[in-house]
Amino acid sequence: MHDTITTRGLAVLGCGKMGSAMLAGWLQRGLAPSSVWVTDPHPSDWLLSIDGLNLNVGFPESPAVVLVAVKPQMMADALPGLTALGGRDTVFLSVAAGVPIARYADMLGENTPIIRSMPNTPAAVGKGITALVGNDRVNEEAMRMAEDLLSAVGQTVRLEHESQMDAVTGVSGSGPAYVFHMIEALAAAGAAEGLPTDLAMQLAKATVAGAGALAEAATETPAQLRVNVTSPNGTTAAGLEVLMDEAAGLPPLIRATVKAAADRSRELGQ
Ligand SMILES: NC(=O)C1=CN([C@@H]2O[C@H](COP(=O)(O)OP(=O)(O)OC[C@H]3O[C@@H](n4cnc5c(N)ncnc54)[C@H](OP(=O)(O)O)[C@@H]3O)[C@@H](O)[C@H]2O)C=CC1
Ligand SMILES: O=C(O)[C@@H]1CCC=N1
Repeated sequence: MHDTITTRGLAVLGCGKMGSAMLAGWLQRGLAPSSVWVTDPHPSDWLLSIDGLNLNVGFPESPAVVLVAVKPQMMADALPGLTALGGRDTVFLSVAAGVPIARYADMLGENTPIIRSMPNTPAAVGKGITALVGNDRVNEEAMRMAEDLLSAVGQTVRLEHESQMDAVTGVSGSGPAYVFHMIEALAAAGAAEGLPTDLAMQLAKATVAGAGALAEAATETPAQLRVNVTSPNGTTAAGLEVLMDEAAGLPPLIRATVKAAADRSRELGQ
């Protein structure tokens, strides 16, 4: 973990599902709870159980980073309390879907270093991916500090343009939910074919986890890995004929799914 974060502290505004997923990852990677200040109106039992965490006692005078992890709709209520930290070298790191950097700058002052990012909940097990983009007040050192922090809970990618963030949100921010639903659907289909529910769920989870791990580790493309499973005239070919149907299969469905999520991100930014 970056030294500046340990010495100056990490402030977390809003610690629900996403904030907790990231915090869980950081604590697992050795960040001391005493370096973290969390403000949340209804802390979970998990937060309350963390020894040494600075919970609902305000923020330090000059934290290295303020992680903003409240819902976009709560931003106008939550942020004004932090204006005293704006315009200095404290980096505001937002994970909120849709909320543009300009909106933070309006509330915190134009001189505030602001990074807009989009993580995902696999951060809780160190397998997240976070895309990030900063305003011109974020110097290379500040960007590296944020990347250092975020890379403790998974991969990081820098975006060239803030406008790419809506599509990123539709793919990797919301993406884990699509994959969890795939697990649910695969398990339900297995049960419909006669398997006990628990066994079907075990098979579905292990298959998605194993395929994901293989896709990441292999030198072959996902398309080639798919071909490797597909014996001529075999069972996979029969299944894929349904799944890959160009009119009613997965490609148009996923295209519409990602578009709906990205459109919602754009809407939240209005
Ligand atoms: N969940 C996900 O997978 C991802 C979420 N995000 C983004 O993360 C942000 C949080 O989402 P998520 O964690 O799912 O939502 P949650 O509702 O789980 O978390 C938000 C937390 O903020 C708290 N809160 C509300 N008002 C304030 C306030 N004024 N000051 C401090 N804390 C406050 C809420 O408390 P209470 O519940 O009591 O109101 C809640 O605990 C959103 O902006 C979302 O776009 C980004 C990527 C992925
Ligand atoms: O559903 C949402 O709005 C948030 C952003 C990405 C994932 N969850």
